[in-house]
Amino acid sequence: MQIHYISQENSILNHFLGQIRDVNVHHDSMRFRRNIERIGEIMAYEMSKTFSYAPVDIQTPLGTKHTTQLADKQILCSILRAGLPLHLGFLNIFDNAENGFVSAFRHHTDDENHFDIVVEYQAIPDINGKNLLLIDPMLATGQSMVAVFNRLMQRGTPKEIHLAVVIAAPEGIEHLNRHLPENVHLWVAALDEKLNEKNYIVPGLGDAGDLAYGNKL
Ligand SMILES: O=P(O)(O)OC[C@H]1O[C@H](OP(=O)(O)OP(=O)(O)O)[C@H](O)[C@@H]1O
Ligand SMILES: O=c1cc[nH]c(=O)[nH]1
Ligand SMILES: [Mg+2]
Repeated sequence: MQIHYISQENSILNHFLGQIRDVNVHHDSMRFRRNIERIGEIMAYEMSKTFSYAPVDIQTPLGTKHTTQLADKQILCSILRAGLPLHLGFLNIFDNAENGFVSAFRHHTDDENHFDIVVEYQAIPDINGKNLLLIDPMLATGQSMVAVFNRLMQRGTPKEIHLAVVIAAPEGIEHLNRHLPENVHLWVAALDEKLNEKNYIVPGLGDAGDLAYGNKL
């Protein structure tokens, strides 16, 4: 797996990352969602630098400009719920992309610290030969990402596979390194310290799905 860290230098990205973590700011759910969306826009721009472009002549009112345009077809696929605002940010940039949605949630069994990942709802277009962007803001244990990845791979063979996460724990990256192929790209906006005993990212931000859309039962 090839890992791309995108917040190593000072930029407005760090400002947005600070706000989604900040207990004095992040309970404003509209601001939380919009900040995740803005981070998605920045990540999409960074990712776009690695895609393929084809020459094109653009007719202006005054002449012709020889330039390039995006040649690859993108599929944006996000993991519900927390993936939705990040998905929207990517879609603001790759506005011609096709879109897929998959649900994954932690199903706690007897012990509240142990869980299985349940993948249920899936609405996915044909992924063959296209760039698949798998989008989820939080990479904690990495189990949701691997479960959804395996489900998607049953549907075809993309040209390139890019995973986009906002905050990653080292344990999650390790899990992906063990279970995903070499040619997968992982894009990370912030690498955090560790997981706590409930498998939440520390310092992280808390529960991204709840901050974006409210508590669930
Ligand atoms: O790396 P993992 O240990 O699998 O955890 C990460 C998952 O947890 C979050 O979703 P969550 O299960 O909280 O669902 P939600 O988006 O509905 O809140 C997050 O959006 C990931 O999908
Ligand atoms: O820290 C975490 C881990 C999983 N899901 C979240 O929303 N946050
Ligand atoms: Mg959640």
